[in-house]
This record gives sequence, C-alpha cells and structure tokens, in this order.
Amino acid sequence: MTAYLLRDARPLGGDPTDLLLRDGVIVAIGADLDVDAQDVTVVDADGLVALPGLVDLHTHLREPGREDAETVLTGTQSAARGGFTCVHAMANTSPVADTAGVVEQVWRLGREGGFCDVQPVGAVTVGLKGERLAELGAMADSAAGVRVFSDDGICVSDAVLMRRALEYVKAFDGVVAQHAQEPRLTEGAQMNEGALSGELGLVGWPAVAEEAIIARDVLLAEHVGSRLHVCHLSTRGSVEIVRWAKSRGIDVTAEVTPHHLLLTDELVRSYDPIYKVNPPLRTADDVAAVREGLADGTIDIVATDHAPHPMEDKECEFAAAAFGMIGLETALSIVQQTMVDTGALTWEQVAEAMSARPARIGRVAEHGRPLAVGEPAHVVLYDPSATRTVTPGDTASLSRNTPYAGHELPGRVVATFLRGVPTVLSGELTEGVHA
Ligand SMILES: NC(=O)N[C@@H](CC(=O)O)C(=O)O
Ligand SMILES: [Zn+2]
Ligand SMILES: [Zn+2]
Repeated sequence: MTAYLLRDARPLGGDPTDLLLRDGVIVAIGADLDVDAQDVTVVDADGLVALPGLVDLHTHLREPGREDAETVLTGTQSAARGGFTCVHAMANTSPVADTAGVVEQVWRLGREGGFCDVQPVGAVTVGLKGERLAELGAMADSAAGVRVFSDDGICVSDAVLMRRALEYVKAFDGVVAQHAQEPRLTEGAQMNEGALSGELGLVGWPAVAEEAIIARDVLLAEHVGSRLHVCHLSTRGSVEIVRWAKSRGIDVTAEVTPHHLLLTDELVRSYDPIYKVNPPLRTADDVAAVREGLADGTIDIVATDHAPHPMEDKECEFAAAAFGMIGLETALSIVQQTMVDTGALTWEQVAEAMSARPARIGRVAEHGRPLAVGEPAHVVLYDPSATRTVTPGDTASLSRNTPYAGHELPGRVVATFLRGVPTVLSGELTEGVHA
C-alpha cells in the first residue's frame, strides 16, 4: 500500500510541517521529512490547514427505503467531499433502524462503500412510534456497536418513555439524542413563530416548543444520572437552558447545525421551500445566541443534519414541502464563514467541535483523535483561502436541496484521508478505501 506525505500542511492552522501516513497510521510529523520516494506519494499541502477527519453526529443517509433521495454510498461520498471520515446515520429510515439487523446492514454498507465510516444511530422507540422502547441492548451489542439512540424527526415526547430510555442506555454508556419538539405546540407548524409567521400567514413553530422539551429532558437526565444529547438546538432560550444545566453539572451535550449558524427566518419571505427545515430557521438574535453558545462551549458540536429530499418533495407549495436541507459538503465552509473568519473560533476549536467532541459523544474510539504520531490517519486538508460559488448539481449527494445555491462560500476540501488512504484527492472523489 502506498504511503502519503503531506508536505507543508498546517495542523490545526499552526506552523507548516510534513505528515507521513502509512498503513493507516500517522507515522511521522516534522519539518522536511526525508522519505525515499519509492512508495510514497507526495501531496503538496502548502497553505492547507490539516484537521482530524471530521465526524458528524447527525446525518440522514435514507437507506434503507428512500434510495431515490440518498444511499449509504452517495451520502458517504458526499461526506468525504465535505471532509468527514465518520458519520452517524439517523434511524428514520424505512424500515426504521430499530433492530440489530437494520443497524448492522447500514454499518456494513458504510464499510463496503469505503468512503466514510458509518456509525448507525438506533431508534429509541419501535418504528419511531413513541409507544415502546426498541431493542436498545441488542443494537448496542450488535456488530454496529450502537451508542447513540434517537427518534430524530420525531420527539420522544412521553416523559415516562424518555426516562426509561435514559435509564436503559446507562448500561452500555449510550446517549439519547433528543429531537426537542413539543408535538402539541407545533401541530401544523411551518416556520418560526413570530411577527413574520403572522405576516406570511404560515403556522408558527414557537421557540418554547423546543425549550420546554430541553428543560424537561435536562431535569430527567439529572434525575436518572444519565447522558443526554440535544439535537439541532436553534433558539437563544435553548442555549440558556443548556448553559444552566451544565453549570449544575448535568451530563448534557448539544449540537447546532451550520444553517442555524447562518440563515434566518427572513428567507422564508420568498415562500421557497428550500428554506423549510426542522427546527425552523430562527431570528437574527437566535443566530447570535447559537454562535455565542458554540464559541463559549455551551454548544459542544456542529452537526450537519444533512437531510436529502428529492426535488418533487421540495419544489411544491411551502405547506406541502418536506422539512430538511443537505449540508455535508458545505458544513466546514459555513463554520469558517460564521465562526473562524469572524474570530469566534480557532481551527483548533473547530477540530474540537467537528471531530473530537462528536466522536466522544458517539463513543467512536477510532475517530476524532489528535493529529499525532501513532494515531489513526484520518485527516482532511482544507484550503481556507479558496472561494467557490455553490451550484446545486455539484455534489455527490443524490439530492439537490441546498439553501446555498449561488452563495459564494470560503474554503474548499482538497483531500480527505480515511485510514491513510484518500477518499478525496485534489478535490475529486477517489475509488474509496478497499482493504
Ligand atoms: N431536519 C429536517 O428538517 N428533517 C429531517 C428530520 C430531522 O432532523 O428532524 C429529515 O429526516 O428530513
Ligand atoms: Zn431532528
Ligand atoms: Zn435530523
């Protein structure tokens, strides 16, 4: 197997140095590494930031069931192009990932594809129905080794079921990732509730519907002594509740999506369903609050909530359209634009928020490791000085529902290495990693 020498890369945005990747491991780091050129491919990384391979805690890959929107293969190719080496695949597939059989199938498809490791998320309740707990233990014990459980797309709104799930996952150090949406407060909801929803005549999704569930769940997690993760938090009040919970010592973590770091509900004035997402785009004040929360560590991670949908489910009347946006290939650029270029985060902190912490929350031991000798060679090379204009067709995803069409975004993923082998090189997908 060929080795790769990344010449003059800047690990975590620091000083230029060389990294040598061989047999799946970072075997040397240092200036002007002298290697016999025989089996070594030299990659010119001058000016490129080297980060540990990104880890997404929240991706929808749609397989099984909606292979017209995405497959494990196309979703992981999209992930590789975004700099990811591990993604957690949400359970709202068809059939639902609520058994050991389904999670093992998804996990295996990821390995066979060879573009990005897939760590399946198990459903909390059978069929996402919110009636009884799924086989959490069997999914944890399966080859997929599930540690994250979520009914994402739907809230585990029954407090007794949520309590039981939190109790159950303690046995195998699992975590419940809650889609915080009080169902009665959001019946028929289409966009953020506020003056604008009234003006546009669309049913509002109030901030309190998210905040009430987060408040309840942090108290349940404290009561049970378990680990809680909050999916795609989107309001100022949610940030404040999580900040309070952490100050009390409650074991809670939270994620924000790139789109909630950048976009606001004002975009919905267009009635373009491309901006329809769950939770909805919020106000500029909420955007400021989630940025502050991410900067001060209240929000632990950025997760994409990559939610592919076919055109026919998005190009229709706003009220009839599906909720969701794709996001794997734009995530790092949006984080650069909103957090790095504004001085709110360093590249080192980006590596924490998009690699180390999501791996830790998901209990994925092999990913999110530091760029150091002896560590697995999961590395992304990123050019922060590049700019590109987003064209919806320029993606490995089967879906085109990006809200950034026509946006000029900073940065470009130049190469992604999974176990020392490129999945992306010179900005192009390779054949993947096959043992
Ligand atoms: N985010 C979305 O708007 N949609 C997600 C579900 C979810 O993340 O809640 C989907 O599965 O399409
Ligand atoms: Zn969700
Ligand atoms: Zn989701």
